[in-house]
Parts: sequence; structure tokens; C-alpha cells
Amino acid sequence: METLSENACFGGTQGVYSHASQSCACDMTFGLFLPREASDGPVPVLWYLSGLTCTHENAMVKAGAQAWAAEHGIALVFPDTSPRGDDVADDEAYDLGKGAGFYVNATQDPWAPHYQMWTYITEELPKVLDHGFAVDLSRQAITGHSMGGHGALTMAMALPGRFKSVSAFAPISHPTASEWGRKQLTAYLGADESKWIGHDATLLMQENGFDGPVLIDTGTQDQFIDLLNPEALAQAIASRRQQATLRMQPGYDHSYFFVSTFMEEHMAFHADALYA
Ligand SMILES: N[C@@H](CCC(=O)N[C@@H](CS)C(=O)NCC(=O)O)C(=O)O
Repeated sequence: METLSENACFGGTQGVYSHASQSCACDMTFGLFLPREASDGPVPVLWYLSGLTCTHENAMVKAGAQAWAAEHGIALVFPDTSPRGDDVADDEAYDLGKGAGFYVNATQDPWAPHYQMWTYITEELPKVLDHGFAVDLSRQAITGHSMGGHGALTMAMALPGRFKSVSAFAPISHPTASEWGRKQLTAYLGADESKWIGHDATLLMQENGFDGPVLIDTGTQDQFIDLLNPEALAQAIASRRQQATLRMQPGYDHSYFFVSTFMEEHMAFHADALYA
């Protein structure tokens, strides 16, 4: 692993690291904020999965999460959203290929050799963190924005017991019924829709639910709201009677101005679960 940068930040350290990823078969970069408490021993972890077009950097510099993570003594992980490199397949569209890995393990060409983001986030990166940093993987929570909200919700529900809490900012909520979903799931997983079920938060909510608290915010002025389909997930939550708080935030759009506005509340929500 290579340290690309380390900066003092709210009493802790904001680092950026690169490592050779086995699952993605390329070098991967991630951001990690460690609060001051990490110098005394392992601290709980909040994963932040980013949205379309993002790298590890967008949320790290724009979500304003470190201040609140420092207050609660929680580490923040900012993974990249796709494999990278000259030999990695890509597409001209911003919502497929690099920057748009959709947090799945691709089975189709030309994506399968590198686009293994599910395994990267759920298996490989946790081991990298465990070996290299003072993080306590028995206390993990997960959040994300848009495509990353989709990743956070699907991972939380598919891996019972892994995460104490899950939240999302403007998540893609029902990708099997949206053009932010059908296009990518067809490309990465193939046309057989039975293979898509584990990557749809609404379907997973109907089938599994989540054994813990759920918090979801979406802006009423989100320019992508028809693609996000928050109402489908709301219906699944209601019919399951899942413990959850869903909020439509008046006037807010899809941007990091929206994410950063509600970050303090999401951090407090996860701190409650991580320190329960
Ligand atoms: N049309 C937009 C769609 C992509 C978009 O809005 N991405 C969101 C996540 S879905 C984002 O976080 N973009 C990067 C940023 O705001 O820093 C674009 O081409 O950039």
C-alpha cells in the first residue's frame, strides 16, 4: 500500500492511499479519515459510497463529514466508484464504466475482468483497512449518495449483521425499474433479470429488510428524482413495517450542497447505532 497524502483534519488525519487490488485487478485509491481517538486504539467505521462520476475524492472534499466524524470518534472510508486504469473497459456515457461501477460484480464482457466492486468493497477493502489501520470492524455502518446510496442499502440488506445502521442520500432506490439501473445491470450482469434481484434496494426490502435503523433523505427538487424512485422504497418499507426514517427535504437538489446539509444528522444517527 502506498500513502498518497496525509493531512491533519479536525484533530485527526485525512489520508489517501493506493493499493494493488486483487478483485479489481488494478490499482485502487481510497480516502480514509481517522479521528484523534484512533491513535489510542481501534475506532468504529462509517463507509461512504459515492455516486456517478465520482472518485474517492468528491465526498472527501465536499460532504463535510470529517467534522462530525471527529466529534463522534468515527473513521470514514471513501472508496472509489469503479476500477481505474488504461486497460480497464469504459463507455462514453457518464453512467456506465469508469465512475459508474454500480457496486456489483460484473459477469459480462468487457466488464467482468475488472468491475468487481461488490467484492472489492465487502471483502477486499475491509481486509486492507483491518491490516493497515486502527479500525474496529465489529462496529461498522454504511451510507452513500445516489448510486452509492444504492450500494449502501443493498450491501446492508445482503450482509445481515455486518452493519449496525444504514443511511442514504438520494439513493437509486429501485434500479431494476429505472434507467439508472436497467442499463447498467444489463451491461454488467446480463439480460437475465433474476440475476439483478440482489442489487435492488426495494426488492431486498421486500425480501429481507434490515435488522437495524434506516435513514434516507431525498430532496424534493432533486433533478434525478424520477430515476431515484424514492416512493418505491417507501412503499416496501411501509409494507414490511421496517424501522426507518424517510424524509423528503423541501427545496434540496441532488448536489453535495444537499449532502453536506444533512451530513451532521446522518453522522449522529450512525453514532447512536455504533455506540449502542
Ligand atoms: N449529469 C451529472 C450526473 C452525475 C451526478 O450528478 N453525479 C452525482 C452523483 S449521482 C455526483 O456526486 N457528482 C459529482 C459531484 O457533485 O461532485 C454529471 O454528468 O456529472
